[in-house]
Amino acid sequence: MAGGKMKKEKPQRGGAASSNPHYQGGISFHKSKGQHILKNPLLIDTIIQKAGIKSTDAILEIGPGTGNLTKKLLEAGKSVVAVEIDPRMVLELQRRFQGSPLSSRLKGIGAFGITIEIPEVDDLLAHNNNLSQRTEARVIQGDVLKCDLPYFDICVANIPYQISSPLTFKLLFHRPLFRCAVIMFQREFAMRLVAQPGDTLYCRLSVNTQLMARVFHLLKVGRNNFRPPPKVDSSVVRIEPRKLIDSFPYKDWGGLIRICFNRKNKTLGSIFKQKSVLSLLEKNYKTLKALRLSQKESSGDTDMAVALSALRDTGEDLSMEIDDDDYDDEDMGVEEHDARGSEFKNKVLGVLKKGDFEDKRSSKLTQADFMHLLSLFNEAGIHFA
Ligand SMILES: C[S@@+](CC[C@H](N)C(=O)[O-])C[C@H]1O[C@@H](n2cnc3c(N)ncnc32)[C@H](O)[C@@H]1O
Repeated sequence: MAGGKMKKEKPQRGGAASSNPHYQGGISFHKSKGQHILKNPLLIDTIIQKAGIKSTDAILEIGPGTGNLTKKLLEAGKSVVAVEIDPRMVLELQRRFQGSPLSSRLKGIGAFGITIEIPEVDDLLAHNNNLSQRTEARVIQGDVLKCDLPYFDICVANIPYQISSPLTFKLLFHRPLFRCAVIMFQREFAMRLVAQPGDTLYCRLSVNTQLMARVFHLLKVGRNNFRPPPKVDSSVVRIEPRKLIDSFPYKDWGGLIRICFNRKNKTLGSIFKQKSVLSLLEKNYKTLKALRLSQKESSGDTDMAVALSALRDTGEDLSMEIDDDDYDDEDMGVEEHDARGSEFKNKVLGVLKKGDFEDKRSSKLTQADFMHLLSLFNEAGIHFA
């Protein structure tokens, strides 16, 4: 979770420190790492209850911080693997759980099992490079975006907001499939994840995430539940990943959705008349045609990870999507395709016409609409990747 503005301050002692929202137990919280600690025990209980954790569950927690959520996760599940980037927090977790009534269970994997392993400083690099081999580690010190995730049934986390998008897609690509992830996000990001056609926040992130998962908004969380309070509100979301379908053209889908949401409130007719779009599609079209002619047509995406990478790059959704109301066609760089390309342009517009998509806008289209549109383009030999 991120978004709160904090001034850099030196640690204080005594009463002053205990009332300072940027410190707790001698630890200063760093904005750069999105350190906003959950301080409301009732909220933590609600998250645990809504997560539907089973006593047999292996739980993944991302960013345990000082362990407020970790403690409840340990009580609810079979085991917890936590990934924490800040060595000070890892030490704090060790201190907290070794000194607690759970201490006898800290070294074993049991109902409350947690093993905290703190690598030697000069061993850190090797540790981070070999996380998958260090299966005994239960608190992994490292960047969750860079490490191999262990097996887990459920992920429950109050994350740093700045990694929301890459983390969401890392989880969606994670295999074997897990049951669900229950994650605290910045409210706006959460609303984008669950947005439906016609909602203001409906965007590429919504469409791509919902292709790969069922997503539910669980809980609104006010900023005063955190220490220090961030500048934005939060929401807890439940993500249930779907099985990937081998035959689905994920790469093509990613390309189509990227183009459609470049200006989501413009008509598709207007978007697909853009010179840059037509040039890209024509290039793909000619390349594929040449490949077919030389009988070297690819038999499809054998590497699903490569195919899915077209969906992954949605990190800019919060900042880069353009509100069309402020733009006219000149701003969009709409230019008539030159004469050589007019035949291809007619082909593209013919596809839109066939599906009655010319006057439709991406902001109102459902997953099924996009799938229909993609199949019409593909039937015409037009591909997006
Ligand atoms: C919002 S705090 C949550 C702390 C705790 N889970 C809680 O709810 O009280 C986010 C935590 O994620 C850690 N963190 C930040 N970036 C990280 C990353 N890339 N990988 C792993 N942990 C990270 C921070 O150090 C911090 O402890």
